[in-house]
Amino acid sequence: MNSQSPAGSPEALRAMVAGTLANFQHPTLKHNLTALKALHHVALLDGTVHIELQMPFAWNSGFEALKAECGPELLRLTGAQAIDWKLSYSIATLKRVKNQAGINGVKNIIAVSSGKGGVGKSSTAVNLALALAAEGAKVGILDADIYGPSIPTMLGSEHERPTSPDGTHMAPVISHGLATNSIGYLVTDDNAMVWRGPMASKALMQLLQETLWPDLDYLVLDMPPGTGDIQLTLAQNIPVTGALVVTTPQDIALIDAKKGIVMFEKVEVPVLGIVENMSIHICSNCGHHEPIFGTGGAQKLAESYNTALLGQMRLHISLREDLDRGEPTVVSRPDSEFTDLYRQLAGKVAAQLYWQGEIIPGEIAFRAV
Ligand SMILES: Nc1ncnc2c1ncn2[C@@H]1O[C@H](COP(=O)(O)OP(=O)(O)OP(=O)(O)O)[C@@H](O)[C@H]1O
Repeated sequence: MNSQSPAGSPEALRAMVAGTLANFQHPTLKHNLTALKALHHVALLDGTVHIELQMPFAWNSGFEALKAECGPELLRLTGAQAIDWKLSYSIATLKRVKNQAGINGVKNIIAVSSGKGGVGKSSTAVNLALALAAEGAKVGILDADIYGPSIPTMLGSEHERPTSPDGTHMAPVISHGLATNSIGYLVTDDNAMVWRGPMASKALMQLLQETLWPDLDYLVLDMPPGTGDIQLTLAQNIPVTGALVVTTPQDIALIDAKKGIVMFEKVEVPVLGIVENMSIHICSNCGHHEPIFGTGGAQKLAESYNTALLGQMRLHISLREDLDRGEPTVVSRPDSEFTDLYRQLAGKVAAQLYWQGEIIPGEIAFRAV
């Protein structure tokens, strides 16, 4: 500790840093960082303040914002020449619907659903999963869209197959850093189409339970579109932590999104919020912004169901092209404004899951192999 420092004792330094962190505001923080007990370690050594934060949800973007906003003030207050920032994670495992036991290796399951087909649910699920990983989490994605498994194509892994190290379980396909499994790896599209409801639900439960998921903070579940029996069965039987409803701003999609929210409420799955996809079209020639499917509907829907509008994703040709060639925008254009929006969405989803949920203390996920 530098005795010349205005920070004085280690306690005074800690109080100084904690006070500054307490004033930091961010869309992901319902309570401030000090209340969250995020300040893990503070020390002043040879003119450098070492600050380590530990967060219970994925927060890389929030951390960058914190450094930019609070760094100069902390240098001034402490009289240090530099700050050595560190962020570590102890991602919380949160209570699942009906207190169900978890899936081996998986802390939290986030269901991505839509009341209606074709609104961009899978596109959102894939980019969200990659954005959660970019935000610092270990992430997997399970393609539960039995009638149109598109995740393998979107991740560029459609020619891969899960292997089975023990003849019973499946090792997931790893693609762009995500652990993934899909009915699309196992059957041809034609076979999947003729599956009846109970068979489809059973196959999905098996896919979820018999995959050797590595340790994951979040498993994104790309649900089949709609609010029928299969969706209801899945929502009831999968130990989901929270659900997202993807919609477009069109009235017809919003009506179905409403049904999605009601379905989750019925089976007591917490709805984390709504994602509005294709909210504004951006012309690839002139950059003109146009709300071709209307505006304001998702916001109103969120308000009337007392939930959050977590993000508004643009409609742009490059998003579709990136998915078609198996290189989703979040990985192929990490510095684009689209990626920025997905990362903001991921940050809010991770935070909402945490603030809305109840921590299961010290749960150890045993791996049964
Ligand atoms: N924001 C967007 N901008 C441009 N294209 C998009 C966007 N969102 C989705 N798409 C494209 O729209 C098509 C449908 O998207 P996607 O497959 O994600 O929808 P879905 O709701 O999952 O459909 P399904 O109901 O069949 O599961 C895809 O070709 C996708 O690339």
